[in-house]
Amino acid sequence: MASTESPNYVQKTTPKSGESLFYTCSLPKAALIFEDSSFPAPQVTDDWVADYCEAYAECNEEERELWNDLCCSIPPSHSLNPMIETGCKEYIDSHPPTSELSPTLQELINAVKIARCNSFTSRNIHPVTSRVNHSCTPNALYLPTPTGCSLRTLKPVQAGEEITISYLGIYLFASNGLRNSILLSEKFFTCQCPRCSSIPNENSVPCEKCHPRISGGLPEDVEFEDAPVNYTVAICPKCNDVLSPAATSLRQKLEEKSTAALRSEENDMDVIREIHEVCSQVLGAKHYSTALTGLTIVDSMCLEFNRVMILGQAPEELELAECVDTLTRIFQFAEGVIEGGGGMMCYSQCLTVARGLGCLGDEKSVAFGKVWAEKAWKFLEGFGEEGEKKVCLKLMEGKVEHMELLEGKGDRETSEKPSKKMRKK
Ligand SMILES: C[S@@+](CC[C@H](N)C(=O)[O-])C[C@H]1O[C@@H](n2cnc3c(N)ncnc32)[C@H](O)[C@@H]1O
Repeated sequence: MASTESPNYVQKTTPKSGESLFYTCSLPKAALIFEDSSFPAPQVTDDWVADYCEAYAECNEEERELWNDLCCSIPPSHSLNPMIETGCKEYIDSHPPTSELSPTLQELINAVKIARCNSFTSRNIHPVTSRVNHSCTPNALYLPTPTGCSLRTLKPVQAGEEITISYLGIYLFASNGLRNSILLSEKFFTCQCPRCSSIPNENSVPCEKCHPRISGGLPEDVEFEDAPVNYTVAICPKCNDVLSPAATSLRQKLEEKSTAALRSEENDMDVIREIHEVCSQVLGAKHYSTALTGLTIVDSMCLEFNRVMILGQAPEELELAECVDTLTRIFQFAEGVIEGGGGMMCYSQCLTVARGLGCLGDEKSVAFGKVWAEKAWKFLEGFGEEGEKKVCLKLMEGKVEHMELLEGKGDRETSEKPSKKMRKK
């Protein structure tokens, strides 16, 4: 049963999800569960098969044993397999064996398949963390460190609970359908967690009958969530109206379009802005398509604000106001999906907005900036890097000094567009 033990976790085999880690004691929020090492990190290039071959070839015997012991859930019929085999053959052809330690073709194929199922940020493999299963309501957070990674609790946990993290990056906030299509295509399993078997609300839309559209769109107060709204995917809980086939088809098309735009490498901001506008008019602010397209827009605005602030200037006031508006809705959406999710999803954007408002310099903006810093602090207090925390604390005191602020700029997880994040756990 247990093969690895420490004060905080124990490894057990479970019928539904194989090897799994469980808490052995109760822990408060943000407690360190364990620190883990990394196997040599492969280079991060598009040629990931060759990268993993290189990383495996560089491992010592003990590391290879740990690597080979990890699970491989790619089904034999999966379309990735021929590609992995070809890549490994190419690697062997360009790196002919030089000693007994040189890996064989079969060894490399196996190692790359395992890596595909177990790799973390920067494509590292961590021997203990690779035993942690995914949940769409995770209770732990994976944090990369210079030598490996650490796991911390996202909320208070009890002894006997399973340790779970999210493999989904920003798509943790997507619908049941999208989350599972990503997990299936990229991690080769269908999630068995409680959120996946409950009725989702993040892809629900305002009921057509309770909230009639005005010439195709929602009234502004519904679009922007000021009014109380009844949500439905199929049947409205209040008026029992059934979502019409036309509305269902429109919802699906918009979801598909927004997902394609978000996951496209091109990251065309004009297209994303257009889709975001339609999503917010038709699906409302509580739909994940509206929230994720909104986050991409906010991200690109924050990037620009940071550029301006590096030069010691304040961001353009109107643009900052637009960014604050969108970020407010995104934060509310994320909190509605997962408790504490606002900070997880967009703490670095909250920090940029706080800094931008502070830079405007007038009393009202500085005070508003403090409020945004406090939002970021709720997450950073437990999980932030020292530099980020220092900056955040200063902003909470209303202090804004351009150069000092730059020291702690740490756009970790959420500064990337969602498509890139998905390659991480
Ligand atoms: C990184 S490994 C986690 C440890 C793994 N259970 C093991 O036996 O070593 C990822 C694999 O665990 C399984 N898994 C993780 N989370 C799961 C979940 N929520 N539901 C079902 N299977 C899951 C899947 O087979 C997945 O490919």
